[in-house]
Amino acid sequence: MTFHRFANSLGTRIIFIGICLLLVGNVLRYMTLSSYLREDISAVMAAQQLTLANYVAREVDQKLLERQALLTQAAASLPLGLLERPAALQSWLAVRQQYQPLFSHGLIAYTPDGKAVAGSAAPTTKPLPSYADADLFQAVQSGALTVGRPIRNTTTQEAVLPMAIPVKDASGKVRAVLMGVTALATPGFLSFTDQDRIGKQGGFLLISPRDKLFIASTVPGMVLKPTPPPGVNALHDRAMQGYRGTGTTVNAFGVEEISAMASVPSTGWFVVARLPTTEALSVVARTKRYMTLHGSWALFAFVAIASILLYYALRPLLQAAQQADRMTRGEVPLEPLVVARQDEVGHLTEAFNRLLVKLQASQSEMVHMAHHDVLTGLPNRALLADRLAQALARAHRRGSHVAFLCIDLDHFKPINDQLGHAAGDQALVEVARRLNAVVRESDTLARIGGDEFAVLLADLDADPATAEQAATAVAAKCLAAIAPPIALDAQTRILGASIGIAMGDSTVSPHPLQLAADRAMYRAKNAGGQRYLVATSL
Ligand SMILES: Nc1nc2c(ncn2[C@@H]2O[C@H](COP(=O)(O)OP(=O)(O)OP(=O)(O)O)[C@@H](O)[C@H]2O)c(=O)[nH]1
Repeated sequence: MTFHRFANSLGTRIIFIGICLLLVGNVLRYMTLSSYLREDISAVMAAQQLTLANYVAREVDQKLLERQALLTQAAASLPLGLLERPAALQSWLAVRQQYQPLFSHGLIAYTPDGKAVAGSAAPTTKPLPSYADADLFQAVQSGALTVGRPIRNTTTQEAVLPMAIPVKDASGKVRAVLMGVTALATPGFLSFTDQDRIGKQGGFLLISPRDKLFIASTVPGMVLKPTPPPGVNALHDRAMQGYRGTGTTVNAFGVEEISAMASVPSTGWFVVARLPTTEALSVVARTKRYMTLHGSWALFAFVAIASILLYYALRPLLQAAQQADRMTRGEVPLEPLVVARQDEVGHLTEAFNRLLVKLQASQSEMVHMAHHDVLTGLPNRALLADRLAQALARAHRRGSHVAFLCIDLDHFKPINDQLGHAAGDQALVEVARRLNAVVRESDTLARIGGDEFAVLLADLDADPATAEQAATAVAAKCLAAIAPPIALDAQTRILGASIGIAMGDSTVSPHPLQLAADRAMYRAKNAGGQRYLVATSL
């Protein structure tokens, strides 16, 4: 099969249309499903992030609240007299710290103006580390427990969180400030480790909007780093202004993340749970890869199955087309095609077969018309010539004789002229019928002109005299057959005939034989008609 035929084949087109439909379907399904999946899974992951953020925020709040409670309780029970006795105060503080060691850097008592008096962890002889910060002391002066800004211990560089509460006397005057300091990295306090990661690259942030500080992070380098200035990250800016919920943003490293923000009520801080979108939506990517692979296999399977099915479905059509091709090239005879199945191809093949029958019928009709006279149905001049050639060939082989009788009607023209052509035709048909009754089946009676007939007598005796006798006998019969009146509608007419007989043997050719018979016929006509004459020479 050439490429051109392959490209134009019905099977190729059907498969091509199928591939296009499958591809369009797959692409649409891929796009729709991807979009829905991305939307849905983003929502699910955002909700999950928010749950995590809320959980962690509650935990952070819990830890802060228990320290605040401890500090409040210590301030309330601190004997004011101890403020004048640092050693005793230190012991008192140490006992509290010993029983409830929530403040890893200890409890420290300050004068209202920020001068350290005694601390639970440090001996009174050594200078106490100062966590006093003007803002914190100013806030405490107003009389409330205040969580300070996380700072670094000047000696150890550890990140610590101070919280302070005023110690008041009965009149409500602030007599001292009691401060509890906890290292952020204290196990179980405000630090996130690798184990707190969300997935592989996600994690948590603890942010103080008041201090514009990252207090804790799963990325260690971010602890106590300032938050980005406004305008850098829109979602971060919203969170700093109080937005709590979920959103998608691009972080400082250019990575798109799904983030969720939850408040720590006791401090105004908030927790951020974040997860890179690529990781959160990895199931979408996996589904897309699966759909692509699945779609490719489906396409491959379709082409394979469709090719096989189409081959079997169209095979009868192909075979019928090939058979018809061979018929038109004349390689095989015209014969009906095999009807394999009663489907569309079967219907087409049956219609083709019916067409073939009609073609054969009209072909044989044309062949008949080419060899017969339309009016009388007798063989015409062409068929007579063919039969004459065959008869002479047989005469040549067998040594037999042939007789050619040329019969021309006498006085036929007046019938036409007086009674019309239809009557003439009627007379000619009647003459043909009568002559036909006279000659044998093996002989040939032909109409070779208007009112001219011929009789070919083949396979006559080898003896010339016997053969001629047979020919003259037939001629006499013909005259006798034509002679009776012919009824033509209203009238009857009598016709005669002039017959010229030419005898041939193995040596004679068709043309001279016919000419001789013709000449003999004219001689008979000139002699008055209604007779036969035998040609003497060829
Ligand atoms: N009706 C009819 N007439 C035909 C047909 N073919 C030829 N003729 C007519 O037959 C006549 C033949 O002419 P002729 O042979 O001279 O007529 P004829 O009267 O027989 O003359 P002779 O042969 O001399 O006796 C002409 O008038 C033709 O027109 C035909 O098929 N039908």
